[in-house]
Amino acid sequence: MAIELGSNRYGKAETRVVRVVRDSERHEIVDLNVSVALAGDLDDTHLTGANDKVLPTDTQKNTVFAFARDGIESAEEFGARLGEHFTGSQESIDRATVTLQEYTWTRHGDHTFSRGDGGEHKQATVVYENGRPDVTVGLRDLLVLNSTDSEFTGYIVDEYTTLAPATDRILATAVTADWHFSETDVDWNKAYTAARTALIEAFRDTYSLSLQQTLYAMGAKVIEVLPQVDRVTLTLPNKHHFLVDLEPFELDNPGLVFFAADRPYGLIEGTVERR
Ligand SMILES: O=c1[nH]c(=O)c2[nH]c(=O)[nH]c2[nH]1
Repeated sequence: MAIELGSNRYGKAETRVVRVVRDSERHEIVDLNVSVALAGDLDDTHLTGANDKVLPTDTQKNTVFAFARDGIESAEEFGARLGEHFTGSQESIDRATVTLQEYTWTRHGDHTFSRGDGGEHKQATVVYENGRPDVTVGLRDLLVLNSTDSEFTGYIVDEYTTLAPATDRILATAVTADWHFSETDVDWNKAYTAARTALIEAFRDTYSLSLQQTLYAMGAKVIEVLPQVDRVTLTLPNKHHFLVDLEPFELDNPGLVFFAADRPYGLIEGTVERR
């Protein structure tokens, strides 16, 4: 039988590392979930079981903690440093993909913080190969809602269409966005704040004729404000809010009471690119 090994990678997923900065009474915390995936000359471990080219995932996890001791300037910088280390120190490793989810804690004092579980977070992905990092940064689960300035009309009507045109609806979504950097000479923390602000401001300032149109406006604004970004990929679930029919109760409903539906939902996806 003709069978061969296809693409493969391996690594330690989801190392949870919290770094405290305690240079003064006012502490800072960086809270990361770091996943490492290594690829390279790794056929033997799959085909013969020889592990001489395998850096254990346990070692990868230890490296994450050891590198955190030096400080974490940003998720992007930390990912690049780890990627450079794994590819630079091991002959068998050509490519390291480091994915870092970063959770934000709200300050309540010099050393007191709170964080809601789950919810919005940053995600940076650093692919280190050929001696340089390729960096994509994004966010997950940024919930935004406009209570007006959204329409959806003029669509195809066929024999299965029941949707009524909406000239004033709620537009809500949970933003997944990833923006790719064409260079790495970047102030990462500043760039993240600028991109997040751009997404929210474009959502706010676009009078929406569709979520597709809003998606384009959001991606375009990130490209406008960050000269080092060459493409933005967005995934926007349309979190439908249906106007409730209150007529059975002899009540009108001029855009006041909505049913926030859970599923199914429209899913609008697209990439906006710098030409
Ligand atoms: O913004 C929207 N885009 C669609 O493609 C669509 N389809 C739908 O039923 N509602 C909406 N809303």
